[in-house]
Amino acid sequence: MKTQPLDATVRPPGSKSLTNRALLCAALAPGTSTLTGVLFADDTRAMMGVVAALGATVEADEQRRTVVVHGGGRPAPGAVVDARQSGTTSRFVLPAAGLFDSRTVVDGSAQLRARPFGPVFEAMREAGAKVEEHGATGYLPAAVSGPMRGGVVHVSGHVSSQFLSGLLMAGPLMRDGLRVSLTSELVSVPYVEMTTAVMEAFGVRVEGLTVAPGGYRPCDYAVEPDASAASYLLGAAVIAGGRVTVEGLGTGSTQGDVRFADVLERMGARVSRTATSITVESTGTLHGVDVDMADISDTAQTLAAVAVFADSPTRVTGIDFIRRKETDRIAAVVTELRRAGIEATEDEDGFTVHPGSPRPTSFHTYEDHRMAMSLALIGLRVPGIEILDPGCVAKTYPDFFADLENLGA
Ligand SMILES: O=C(O)C1=C[C@@H](OP(=O)(O)O)[C@@H](O)[C@H](O)C1
Ligand SMILES: C=C(OP(=O)(O)O)C(=O)O
Repeated sequence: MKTQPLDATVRPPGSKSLTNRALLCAALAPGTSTLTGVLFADDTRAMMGVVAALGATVEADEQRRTVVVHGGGRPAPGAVVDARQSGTTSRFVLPAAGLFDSRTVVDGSAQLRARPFGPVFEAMREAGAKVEEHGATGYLPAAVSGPMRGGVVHVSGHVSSQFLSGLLMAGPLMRDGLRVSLTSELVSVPYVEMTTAVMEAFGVRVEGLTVAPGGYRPCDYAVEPDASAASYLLGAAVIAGGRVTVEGLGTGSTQGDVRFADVLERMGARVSRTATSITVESTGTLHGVDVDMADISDTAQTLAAVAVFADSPTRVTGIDFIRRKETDRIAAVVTELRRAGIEATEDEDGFTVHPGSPRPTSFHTYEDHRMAMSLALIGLRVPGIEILDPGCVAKTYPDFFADLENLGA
Protein backbone atom coordinates (compact mmCIF):
# COMPACT_ATOMS: atom_id res chain seq x y z
CA MET A 1 0.00 0.00 0.00
CA LYS A 2 1.32 3.47 -0.90
CA THR A 3 1.28 6.22 1.69
CA GLN A 4 2.97 8.99 -0.33
CA PRO A 5 1.60 10.40 -3.60
CA LEU A 6 3.45 8.89 -6.55
CA ASP A 7 5.91 10.94 -8.56
CA ALA A 8 7.50 8.62 -11.07
CA THR A 9 8.75 8.39 -14.63
CA VAL A 10 8.92 4.92 -16.12
CA ARG A 11 9.53 3.23 -19.45
CA PRO A 12 7.32 0.15 -19.80
CA PRO A 13 8.78 -2.98 -21.43
CA GLY A 14 8.55 -3.42 -25.19
CA SER A 15 5.19 -3.98 -26.83
CA LYS A 16 4.16 -7.62 -27.07
CA SER A 17 2.06 -6.94 -30.14
CA LEU A 18 4.76 -5.03 -32.02
CA THR A 19 7.49 -7.49 -30.99
CA ASN A 20 5.53 -10.48 -32.28
CA ARG A 21 4.63 -8.79 -35.57
CA ALA A 22 8.18 -7.62 -36.15
CA LEU A 23 9.59 -11.09 -35.37
CA LEU A 24 7.28 -12.71 -37.89
CA CYS A 25 7.82 -10.16 -40.66
CA ALA A 26 11.60 -10.40 -40.08
CA ALA A 27 11.43 -14.19 -40.32
CA LEU A 28 9.59 -13.92 -43.66
CA ALA A 29 12.06 -11.33 -45.04
CA PRO A 30 15.12 -12.83 -46.78
CA GLY A 31 18.14 -11.21 -45.09
CA THR A 32 18.99 -9.74 -41.70
CA SER A 33 16.69 -7.58 -39.57
CA THR A 34 17.62 -6.08 -36.22
CA LEU A 35 14.84 -5.47 -33.72
CA THR A 36 15.47 -3.21 -30.73
CA GLY A 37 13.36 -2.45 -27.63
CA VAL A 38 12.09 -6.04 -27.85
CA LEU A 39 9.87 -7.49 -25.12
CA PHE A 40 11.35 -10.57 -23.46
CA ALA A 41 8.37 -12.35 -21.94
CA ASP A 42 6.61 -15.68 -22.35
CA ASP A 43 4.49 -14.60 -25.35
CA THR A 44 7.47 -13.24 -27.28
CA ARG A 45 9.73 -16.16 -26.38
CA ALA A 46 6.95 -18.31 -27.84
CA MET A 47 7.15 -16.31 -31.09
CA MET A 48 10.97 -16.51 -31.13
CA GLY A 49 10.75 -20.29 -30.86
CA VAL A 50 8.08 -20.48 -33.52
CA VAL A 51 9.87 -18.34 -36.11
CA ALA A 52 13.03 -20.41 -35.53
CA ALA A 53 10.94 -23.50 -36.32
CA LEU A 54 9.78 -21.75 -39.51
CA GLY A 55 13.44 -21.61 -40.58
CA ALA A 56 14.66 -18.23 -39.30
CA THR A 57 17.86 -17.86 -37.27
CA VAL A 58 17.17 -15.84 -34.13
CA GLU A 59 20.00 -14.24 -32.12
CA ALA A 60 18.51 -12.79 -28.94
CA ASP A 61 20.39 -10.46 -26.58
CA GLU A 62 18.09 -10.02 -23.61
CA GLN A 63 20.35 -7.54 -21.78
CA ARG A 64 20.19 -5.19 -24.76
CA ARG A 65 16.57 -5.99 -25.61
CA THR A 66 17.74 -6.73 -29.14
CA VAL A 67 17.02 -9.60 -31.51
CA VAL A 68 18.77 -10.17 -34.83
CA VAL A 69 16.72 -12.28 -37.23
CA HIS A 70 18.08 -13.91 -40.39
CA GLY A 71 14.91 -14.57 -42.32
CA GLY A 72 13.78 -16.18 -45.50
CA GLY A 73 14.20 -19.81 -44.41
CA ARG A 74 11.66 -22.61 -44.47
CA PRO A 75 10.37 -25.01 -41.81
CA ALA A 76 11.78 -28.50 -41.49
CA PRO A 77 9.24 -31.09 -42.70
CA GLY A 78 7.06 -32.25 -39.78
CA ALA A 79 7.95 -29.24 -37.61
CA VAL A 80 5.96 -29.01 -34.36
CA VAL A 81 5.59 -25.54 -32.89
CA ASP A 82 4.46 -24.57 -29.40
CA ALA A 83 2.72 -21.21 -29.15
CA ARG A 84 2.44 -21.65 -25.34
CA GLN A 85 -0.32 -19.29 -24.06
CA SER A 86 0.07 -16.78 -26.83
CA GLY A 87 -2.93 -15.86 -28.97
CA THR A 88 -0.86 -13.62 -31.23
CA THR A 89 1.86 -16.22 -31.79
CA SER A 90 -0.60 -18.97 -32.64
CA ARG A 91 -2.96 -16.91 -34.81
CA PHE A 92 -0.04 -15.33 -36.68
CA VAL A 93 2.03 -18.47 -37.23
CA LEU A 94 -0.78 -20.59 -38.67
CA PRO A 95 -1.08 -18.68 -41.97
CA ALA A 96 2.71 -18.25 -42.12
CA ALA A 97 3.23 -22.01 -41.78
CA GLY A 98 0.56 -22.53 -44.44
CA LEU A 99 2.78 -20.76 -46.98
CA PHE A 100 5.06 -23.81 -47.18
CA ASP A 101 4.46 -27.19 -48.78
CA SER A 102 5.73 -29.08 -45.71
CA ARG A 103 3.46 -30.00 -42.83
CA THR A 104 3.70 -28.00 -39.57
CA VAL A 105 1.82 -28.86 -36.39
CA VAL A 106 0.79 -25.85 -34.30
CA ASP A 107 -0.10 -26.42 -30.66
CA GLY A 108 -0.10 -24.55 -27.36
CA SER A 109 -0.96 -24.72 -23.67
CA ALA A 110 -4.24 -26.13 -22.34
CA GLN A 111 -5.42 -22.52 -22.04
CA LEU A 112 -4.67 -21.81 -25.70
CA ARG A 113 -6.33 -25.06 -26.76
CA ALA A 114 -9.56 -23.67 -25.25
CA ARG A 115 -9.44 -20.49 -27.40
CA PRO A 116 -11.10 -20.27 -30.85
CA PHE A 117 -9.29 -20.85 -34.16
CA GLY A 118 -12.08 -21.91 -36.53
CA PRO A 119 -12.23 -18.64 -38.52
CA VAL A 120 -8.53 -18.73 -39.44
CA PHE A 121 -8.65 -22.43 -40.33
CA GLU A 122 -11.55 -21.79 -42.72
CA ALA A 123 -9.90 -18.76 -44.31
CA MET A 124 -6.66 -20.68 -44.82
CA ARG A 125 -8.53 -23.49 -46.57
CA GLU A 126 -10.15 -20.90 -48.82
CA ALA A 127 -6.64 -19.65 -49.72
CA GLY A 128 -5.54 -23.18 -50.62
CA ALA A 129 -4.05 -24.61 -47.41
CA LYS A 130 -4.69 -28.03 -45.98
CA VAL A 131 -5.68 -27.81 -42.31
CA GLU A 132 -6.19 -30.93 -40.17
CA GLU A 133 -7.81 -30.27 -36.81
CA HIS A 134 -6.41 -32.76 -34.32
CA GLY A 135 -8.46 -31.59 -31.35
CA ALA A 136 -12.07 -30.43 -31.26
CA THR A 137 -13.25 -28.74 -34.47
CA GLY A 138 -12.09 -25.15 -34.51
CA TYR A 139 -9.39 -25.61 -31.85
CA LEU A 140 -5.69 -26.46 -31.57
CA PRO A 141 -3.70 -28.58 -32.19
CA ALA A 142 -3.77 -28.39 -35.98
CA ALA A 143 -1.48 -29.54 -38.79
CA VAL A 144 -1.20 -27.12 -41.70
CA SER A 145 0.47 -27.29 -45.11
CA GLY A 146 0.40 -25.18 -48.23
CA PRO A 147 1.36 -23.46 -50.32
CA MET A 148 -1.56 -21.04 -50.10
CA ARG A 149 -2.21 -19.39 -53.46
CA GLY A 150 -4.22 -16.58 -51.82
CA GLY A 151 -6.89 -14.57 -53.64
CA VAL A 152 -10.10 -13.55 -51.89
CA VAL A 153 -10.72 -15.06 -48.45
CA HIS A 154 -13.48 -14.48 -45.91
CA VAL A 155 -12.98 -14.20 -42.18
CA SER A 156 -15.05 -13.05 -39.21
CA GLY A 157 -13.97 -10.01 -37.22
CA HIS A 158 -16.11 -10.20 -34.08
CA VAL A 159 -14.24 -12.95 -32.20
CA SER A 160 -10.67 -11.72 -32.61
CA SER A 161 -8.79 -9.38 -34.92
CA GLN A 162 -5.79 -11.69 -34.73
CA PHE A 163 -7.20 -13.96 -37.47
CA LEU A 164 -7.21 -11.04 -39.88
CA SER A 165 -3.77 -9.80 -38.80
CA GLY A 166 -2.26 -13.27 -39.25
CA LEU A 167 -3.74 -13.67 -42.73
CA LEU A 168 -2.60 -10.22 -43.83
CA MET A 169 0.98 -10.89 -42.71
CA ALA A 170 1.14 -14.06 -44.79
CA GLY A 171 -0.44 -12.27 -47.79
CA PRO A 172 2.70 -10.90 -49.52
CA LEU A 173 4.06 -14.44 -49.87
CA MET A 174 0.94 -15.86 -51.52
CA ARG A 175 1.15 -16.35 -55.29
CA ASP A 176 -1.97 -14.28 -55.99
CA GLY A 177 -1.60 -11.93 -53.02
CA LEU A 178 -4.55 -11.64 -50.67
CA ARG A 179 -7.82 -9.77 -50.39
CA VAL A 180 -9.63 -10.31 -47.10
CA SER A 181 -13.37 -9.82 -46.89
CA LEU A 182 -14.77 -9.45 -43.36
CA THR A 183 -17.96 -11.38 -42.63
CA SER A 184 -18.69 -9.64 -39.32
CA GLU A 185 -17.86 -6.45 -37.48
CA LEU A 186 -14.19 -6.11 -36.54
CA VAL A 187 -13.13 -5.78 -32.90
CA SER A 188 -9.72 -4.52 -31.75
CA VAL A 189 -9.40 -2.38 -34.90
CA PRO A 190 -6.18 -0.57 -33.84
CA TYR A 191 -4.35 -3.91 -33.86
CA VAL A 192 -5.06 -4.32 -37.57
CA GLU A 193 -3.76 -0.81 -38.20
CA MET A 194 -0.67 -1.85 -36.23
CA THR A 195 -0.30 -4.92 -38.46
CA THR A 196 -0.30 -2.85 -41.63
CA ALA A 197 2.14 -0.35 -40.07
CA VAL A 198 4.64 -3.09 -39.24
CA MET A 199 4.20 -4.70 -42.68
CA GLU A 200 4.89 -1.32 -44.27
CA ALA A 201 8.08 -0.97 -42.21
CA PHE A 202 9.14 -4.30 -43.76
CA GLY A 203 8.52 -3.01 -47.28
CA VAL A 204 4.95 -4.22 -47.94
CA ARG A 205 2.10 -1.98 -48.99
CA VAL A 206 -1.36 -2.81 -47.67
CA GLU A 207 -4.35 -1.14 -49.37
CA GLY A 208 -7.42 -1.57 -47.18
CA LEU A 209 -7.41 -5.33 -46.58
CA THR A 210 -5.59 -6.13 -49.85
CA VAL A 211 -1.96 -7.18 -50.07
CA ALA A 212 -0.10 -7.56 -53.38
CA PRO A 213 2.29 -10.49 -53.84
CA GLY A 214 5.97 -9.61 -53.57
CA GLY A 215 7.40 -10.48 -50.15
CA TYR A 216 9.10 -8.61 -47.34
CA ARG A 217 12.33 -6.62 -47.12
CA PRO A 218 14.46 -6.92 -43.96
CA CYS A 219 14.66 -3.82 -41.80
CA ASP A 220 15.91 -2.42 -38.51
CA TYR A 221 12.84 -2.01 -36.35
CA ALA A 222 12.52 -0.19 -33.01
CA VAL A 223 9.71 -1.62 -30.86
CA GLU A 224 7.75 0.93 -28.80
CA PRO A 225 7.05 0.29 -25.11
CA ASP A 226 3.84 -1.63 -24.44
CA ALA A 227 0.75 0.57 -24.15
CA SER A 228 -1.34 -2.12 -22.41
CA ALA A 229 1.40 -2.48 -19.78
CA ALA A 230 1.39 1.32 -19.45
CA SER A 231 -2.30 1.23 -18.45
CA TYR A 232 -1.39 -0.27 -15.05
CA LEU A 233 1.27 2.37 -14.38
CA LEU A 234 -1.06 5.21 -15.38
CA GLY A 235 -3.95 3.66 -13.47
CA ALA A 236 -1.69 3.56 -10.39
CA ALA A 237 -1.46 7.38 -10.46
CA VAL A 238 -5.21 7.85 -10.11
CA ILE A 239 -5.61 5.07 -7.54
CA ALA A 240 -2.63 5.88 -5.29
CA GLY A 241 -2.65 9.64 -6.01
CA GLY A 242 0.19 11.64 -7.51
CA ARG A 243 1.71 11.58 -10.95
CA VAL A 244 3.13 8.97 -13.32
CA THR A 245 4.83 9.63 -16.65
CA VAL A 246 5.34 6.81 -19.12
CA GLU A 247 8.12 7.37 -21.60
CA GLY A 248 8.38 6.08 -25.15
CA LEU A 249 4.64 6.28 -25.81
CA GLY A 250 2.61 9.29 -26.85
CA THR A 251 0.61 10.94 -29.58
CA GLY A 252 2.77 9.25 -32.24
CA SER A 253 2.11 5.72 -30.98
CA THR A 254 0.85 2.95 -33.26
CA GLN A 255 -0.87 1.26 -30.29
CA GLY A 256 -4.56 1.85 -29.64
CA ASP A 257 -4.18 1.21 -25.91
CA VAL A 258 -2.57 4.64 -25.42
CA ARG A 259 -6.21 5.78 -25.46
CA PHE A 260 -6.61 4.38 -21.96
CA ALA A 261 -5.22 7.76 -20.84
CA ASP A 262 -8.19 9.44 -22.58
CA VAL A 263 -10.55 7.37 -20.41
CA LEU A 264 -8.72 8.44 -17.25
CA GLU A 265 -8.96 12.04 -18.47
CA ARG A 266 -12.71 11.70 -18.92
CA MET A 267 -12.89 10.40 -15.35
CA GLY A 268 -11.20 13.54 -14.03
CA ALA A 269 -7.44 12.89 -14.16
CA ARG A 270 -5.09 15.54 -15.56
CA VAL A 271 -3.37 14.12 -18.65
CA SER A 272 -0.59 15.62 -20.74
CA ARG A 273 0.92 14.11 -23.84
CA THR A 274 3.91 14.68 -26.07
CA ALA A 275 4.94 12.64 -29.10
CA THR A 276 6.87 10.31 -26.79
CA SER A 277 5.39 10.59 -23.31
CA ILE A 278 2.09 10.46 -21.43
CA THR A 279 1.65 11.89 -17.94
CA VAL A 280 -1.35 11.15 -15.76
CA GLU A 281 -1.86 13.12 -12.58
CA SER A 282 -4.56 12.55 -10.03
CA THR A 283 -6.75 15.58 -9.29
CA GLY A 284 -8.42 13.89 -6.35
CA THR A 285 -11.62 13.75 -8.41
CA LEU A 286 -12.57 10.52 -10.16
CA HIS A 287 -15.97 10.10 -11.81
CA GLY A 288 -17.40 6.88 -13.22
CA VAL A 289 -17.64 6.60 -17.03
CA ASP A 290 -19.71 4.84 -19.64
CA VAL A 291 -17.24 3.64 -22.25
CA ASP A 292 -17.12 1.33 -25.28
CA MET A 293 -13.79 -0.48 -25.09
CA ALA A 294 -14.06 -2.64 -28.23
CA ASP A 295 -10.89 -0.99 -29.57
CA ILE A 296 -8.88 -1.16 -26.35
CA SER A 297 -10.21 -4.21 -24.53
CA ASP A 298 -6.90 -5.25 -22.94
CA THR A 299 -7.33 -2.22 -20.67
CA ALA A 300 -10.89 -3.08 -19.57
CA GLN A 301 -9.72 -4.90 -16.44
CA THR A 302 -7.43 -1.98 -15.56
CA LEU A 303 -10.46 0.29 -15.76
CA ALA A 304 -12.47 -2.08 -13.55
CA ALA A 305 -9.85 -1.65 -10.80
CA VAL A 306 -9.79 2.14 -11.22
CA ALA A 307 -13.61 2.30 -11.24
CA VAL A 308 -13.79 0.95 -7.68
CA PHE A 309 -12.42 4.31 -6.45
CA ALA A 310 -14.66 6.60 -8.55
CA ASP A 311 -17.62 8.54 -7.17
CA SER A 312 -20.21 6.99 -9.51
CA PRO A 313 -20.66 3.69 -11.42
CA THR A 314 -18.61 2.77 -14.50
CA ARG A 315 -20.14 0.82 -17.36
CA VAL A 316 -17.90 -0.84 -19.97
CA THR A 317 -19.53 -1.98 -23.23
CA GLY A 318 -18.52 -3.47 -26.59
CA ILE A 319 -16.33 -6.24 -25.16
CA ASP A 320 -18.32 -9.50 -25.20
CA PHE A 321 -15.37 -11.04 -27.11
CA ILE A 322 -13.11 -10.82 -24.03
CA ARG A 323 -14.93 -13.88 -22.70
CA ARG A 324 -12.69 -15.86 -25.11
CA LYS A 325 -9.28 -14.55 -24.01
CA GLU A 326 -6.95 -16.08 -21.39
CA THR A 327 -10.12 -16.57 -19.34
CA ASP A 328 -13.68 -15.24 -19.44
CA ARG A 329 -12.50 -11.80 -18.43
CA ILE A 330 -15.98 -10.38 -17.85
CA ALA A 331 -16.95 -13.16 -15.44
CA ALA A 332 -13.51 -13.16 -13.80
CA VAL A 333 -13.35 -9.45 -13.09
CA VAL A 334 -16.89 -9.35 -11.71
CA THR A 335 -16.31 -12.43 -9.51
CA GLU A 336 -13.11 -11.00 -8.07
CA LEU A 337 -14.49 -7.53 -7.36
CA ARG A 338 -17.44 -9.14 -5.59
CA ARG A 339 -14.98 -11.25 -3.58
CA ALA A 340 -13.67 -7.94 -2.22
CA GLY A 341 -17.21 -6.77 -1.43
CA ILE A 342 -17.56 -4.49 -4.45
CA GLU A 343 -20.88 -4.43 -6.31
CA ALA A 344 -20.25 -5.44 -9.92
CA THR A 345 -22.40 -7.03 -12.62
CA GLU A 346 -21.88 -8.90 -15.87
CA ASP A 347 -23.73 -7.17 -18.69
CA GLU A 348 -24.61 -8.40 -22.16
CA ASP A 349 -21.44 -7.03 -23.72
CA GLY A 350 -19.40 -5.80 -20.78
CA PHE A 351 -19.63 -5.09 -17.08
CA THR A 352 -20.64 -2.47 -14.52
CA VAL A 353 -18.62 -1.57 -11.43
CA HIS A 354 -20.06 0.40 -8.52
CA PRO A 355 -17.68 2.36 -6.32
CA GLY A 356 -17.01 0.98 -2.86
CA SER A 357 -14.49 0.15 -0.16
CA PRO A 358 -12.81 -3.17 -0.97
CA ARG A 359 -12.12 -5.46 1.97
CA PRO A 360 -8.79 -7.30 2.32
CA THR A 361 -8.86 -10.40 0.17
CA SER A 362 -6.86 -12.91 -1.85
CA PHE A 363 -7.66 -12.33 -5.52
CA HIS A 364 -7.80 -15.29 -7.89
CA THR A 365 -6.13 -14.62 -11.26
CA TYR A 366 -7.29 -17.44 -13.60
CA GLU A 367 -3.85 -17.77 -15.28
CA ASP A 368 -4.56 -14.33 -16.73
CA HIS A 369 -1.72 -11.82 -16.45
CA ARG A 370 -4.19 -8.93 -16.83
CA MET A 371 -6.29 -10.11 -13.87
CA ALA A 372 -3.14 -10.12 -11.70
CA MET A 373 -1.86 -6.74 -12.86
CA SER A 374 -5.24 -4.99 -12.65
CA LEU A 375 -6.26 -6.33 -9.26
CA ALA A 376 -2.81 -5.53 -7.82
CA LEU A 377 -3.68 -1.85 -8.32
CA ILE A 378 -6.40 -2.16 -5.67
CA GLY A 379 -3.62 -3.02 -3.23
CA LEU A 380 -2.17 0.47 -3.71
CA ARG A 381 -5.11 1.82 -1.68
CA VAL A 382 -6.26 -1.15 0.37
CA PRO A 383 -4.11 -3.04 2.91
CA GLY A 384 -4.27 -6.83 2.98
CA ILE A 385 -4.70 -7.45 -0.75
CA GLU A 386 -3.03 -10.66 -1.96
CA ILE A 387 -2.62 -11.69 -5.61
CA LEU A 388 -2.69 -15.47 -6.10
CA ASP A 389 -0.33 -16.93 -8.72
CA PRO A 390 1.44 -13.58 -9.28
CA GLY A 391 3.90 -15.33 -11.63
CA CYS A 392 1.25 -15.34 -14.36
CA VAL A 393 2.36 -11.79 -15.25
CA ALA A 394 5.33 -13.43 -17.03
CA LYS A 395 3.10 -13.78 -20.11
CA THR A 396 3.70 -10.15 -21.06
CA TYR A 397 5.30 -8.25 -18.15
CA PRO A 398 7.73 -10.32 -16.05
CA ASP A 399 8.97 -7.26 -14.09
CA PHE A 400 5.50 -5.91 -13.35
CA PHE A 401 5.63 -6.15 -9.55
CA ALA A 402 9.13 -4.62 -9.41
CA ASP A 403 8.02 -1.73 -11.64
CA LEU A 404 4.90 -1.18 -9.51
CA GLU A 405 7.02 -1.11 -6.36
CA ASN A 406 9.43 1.35 -7.97
CA LEU A 407 6.62 3.80 -8.70
CA GLY A 408 6.52 4.59 -4.99
CA ALA A 409 10.28 4.92 -4.54
O1 LIG B 1 -3.08 -8.40 -32.45
C1 LIG B 1 -2.68 -8.26 -31.30
O2 LIG B 1 -1.48 -8.04 -31.02
C2 LIG B 1 -3.65 -8.34 -30.20
C3 LIG B 1 -4.99 -8.21 -30.45
C4 LIG B 1 -6.01 -8.23 -29.38
O3 LIG B 1 -6.68 -9.46 -29.45
P1 LIG B 1 -8.13 -9.65 -30.18
O4 LIG B 1 -8.01 -9.20 -31.57
O5 LIG B 1 -8.34 -11.12 -30.04
O6 LIG B 1 -9.11 -8.83 -29.39
C5 LIG B 1 -5.40 -8.08 -27.99
O7 LIG B 1 -6.33 -8.44 -27.00
C6 LIG B 1 -4.17 -8.93 -27.83
O8 LIG B 1 -3.60 -8.79 -26.54
C7 LIG B 1 -3.12 -8.53 -28.83
C1 LIG C 1 -5.42 -11.32 -25.00
C2 LIG C 1 -4.11 -11.22 -24.79
O1 LIG C 1 -3.15 -11.92 -25.41
P1 LIG C 1 -3.15 -12.97 -26.62
O2 LIG C 1 -4.49 -12.93 -27.28
O3 LIG C 1 -2.04 -12.51 -27.52
O4 LIG C 1 -2.86 -14.29 -25.98
C3 LIG C 1 -3.59 -10.24 -23.81
O5 LIG C 1 -2.36 -10.01 -23.80
O6 LIG C 1 -4.36 -9.66 -23.05
